[in-house]
Amino acid sequence: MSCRLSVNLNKIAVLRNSRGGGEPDLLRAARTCLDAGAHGITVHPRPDARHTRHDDVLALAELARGSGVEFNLEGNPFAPAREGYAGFLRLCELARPAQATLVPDSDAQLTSDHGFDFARDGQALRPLVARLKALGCRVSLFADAGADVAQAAAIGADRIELYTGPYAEAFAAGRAADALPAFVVTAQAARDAGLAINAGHDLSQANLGAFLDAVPGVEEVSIGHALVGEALYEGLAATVARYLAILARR
Ligand SMILES: CC(=O)[C@@H](O)[C@H](O)COP(=O)(O)O
Ligand SMILES: NCC(=O)COP(=O)(O)O
Repeated sequence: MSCRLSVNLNKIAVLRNSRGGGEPDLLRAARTCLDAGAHGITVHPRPDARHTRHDDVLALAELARGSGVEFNLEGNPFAPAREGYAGFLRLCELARPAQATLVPDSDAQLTSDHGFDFARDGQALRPLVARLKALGCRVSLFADAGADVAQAAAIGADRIELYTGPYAEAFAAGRAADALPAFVVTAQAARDAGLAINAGHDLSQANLGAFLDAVPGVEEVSIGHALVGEALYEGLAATVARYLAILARR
């Protein structure tokens, strides 16, 4: 089975939120991705609601369920609830995502930038993983290359998501070969521990192929930032042409 693509729609929500209205429409964007063949939809709502919000999560979960595709909800299970953010576990109870991906990011972070320290966080994660599994969610834990992923299996996770930010950075600097061995070793350790493997963060058309060639057996990649940026480039010419056609008819 080849690797599946889950499209992260956070950046569509950022664009929408910048004007305060409903455009671009998140559900339309989700449908467009699914019509194009994407295997699933990912969002990573933050407690400060700068990306997708509570109602978006519920609407996208419904759309994914109705379309028979995976909805992957990402978040920090330790971040407290606040006005506008019910908390990750509560959101999962309400949205029932097919996959819950736990990420140890703090509010102050621009974006996710590391995986769990399983030796430190394992005991606290264990009951949360069990609760999510009782809800029917597959549970994936965000992990750095080099993490002790056997401990992720020991606390009940189904998968790890390899944090690929450092690979993307190395690739851009022409040093992919330096970064990849740690991912290969960690992926093998995950498989040995009975875990399936997802990967994500800063993957792009430029760096994805080389990653998957080097790290066999990745089941799913979730991609948002680069994909949305690339969609702008690849859609701009056609869109400008449509505006010009409107002008030309007047
Ligand atoms: C876990 C992960 O890597 C993604 O959820 C990422 O955080 C999304 O990127 P943004 O924070 O830029 O939306
Ligand atoms: N889990 C990673 C993800 O959902 C998307 O990350 P990015 O492509 O926006 O960096």
